[in-house]
Amino acid sequence: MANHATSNNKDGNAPIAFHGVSFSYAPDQEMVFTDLSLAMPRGLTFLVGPNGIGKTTLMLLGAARLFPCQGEITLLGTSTEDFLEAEADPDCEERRNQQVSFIYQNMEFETEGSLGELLDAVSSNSADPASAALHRQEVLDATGVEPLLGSRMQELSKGEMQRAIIAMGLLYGSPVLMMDEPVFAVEPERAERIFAYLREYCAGKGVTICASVHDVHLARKFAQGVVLFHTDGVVEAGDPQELLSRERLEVAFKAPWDTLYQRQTLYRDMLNQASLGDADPDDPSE
Ligand SMILES: Nc1ncnc2c1ncn2[C@@H]1O[C@H](COP(=O)(O)OP(=O)(O)OP(=O)(O)O)[C@@H](O)[C@H]1O
Repeated sequence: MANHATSNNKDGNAPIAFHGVSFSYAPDQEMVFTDLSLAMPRGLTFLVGPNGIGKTTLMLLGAARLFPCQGEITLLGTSTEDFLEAEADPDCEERRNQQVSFIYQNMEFETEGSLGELLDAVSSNSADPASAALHRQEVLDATGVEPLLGSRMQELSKGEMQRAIIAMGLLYGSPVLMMDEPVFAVEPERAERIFAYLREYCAGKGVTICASVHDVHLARKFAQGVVLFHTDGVVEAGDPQELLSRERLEVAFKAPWDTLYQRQTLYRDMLNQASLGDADPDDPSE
């Protein structure tokens, strides 16, 4: 798939910038991006686009979990090449994580400890422990995990787990945070509360959060910036009001408006099925 960014993607001070980036997962595989140049907007940015178009890959590249085959990515002004050794070198990994955290769609924890203990450990390893202590209560309130602090991670439902992981990410306190479908199993009112807080958190702390979502309603309500992926390979970054207009979304998805909403619901159900098997998709008491 050849992706070519459009001209509104330039910002010399962008928190993350892609400069002529090409990437494929293996030499014999199709390119996910070809010569992509893009400036990630500041604040809470939603990545919106069809399935399999490259949203996760873009976040993994920006978070120095993957590296370009060609071109360069700058993260807070520094090339992600500085973190090439992160997988092999724990110091390098920690330096990278203190710059950028990544919340995966499915994360597993082997610890026998409680969520409360885990959050304490995350806060004390934080890039900024004083700030983590200051924000702890509001993070617990926004994510609604306070009643779960005594639970072991294995005991949490998928929706509870997603809320717990968001709390961890916020308490760890990296200046850039990538979230891959962070609320697909979370009940809608709680998901809105979380995004309202993430928006405030970004504005208050000057943090950049990128989240891939299939829920255009959430993006329209909370996004401060948008990266819109078109079916034909164009990737454009910019203002939510412009990029999330009905007309622009219909062009990007090559689909009429009504079917976009049906697709979102189907995709959310599919993610839940894939991650839960037969388990309850979320705690109904949320
Ligand atoms: N680990 C991998 N190895 C090989 N190909 C991959 C890998 N991960 C993703 N891909 C391919 O890269 C392309 C982009 O995938 P990506 O997961 O980034 O899309 P996405 O927009 O996040 O999709 P979705 O909305 O379904 O989560 C797809 O063609 C996918 O099949």
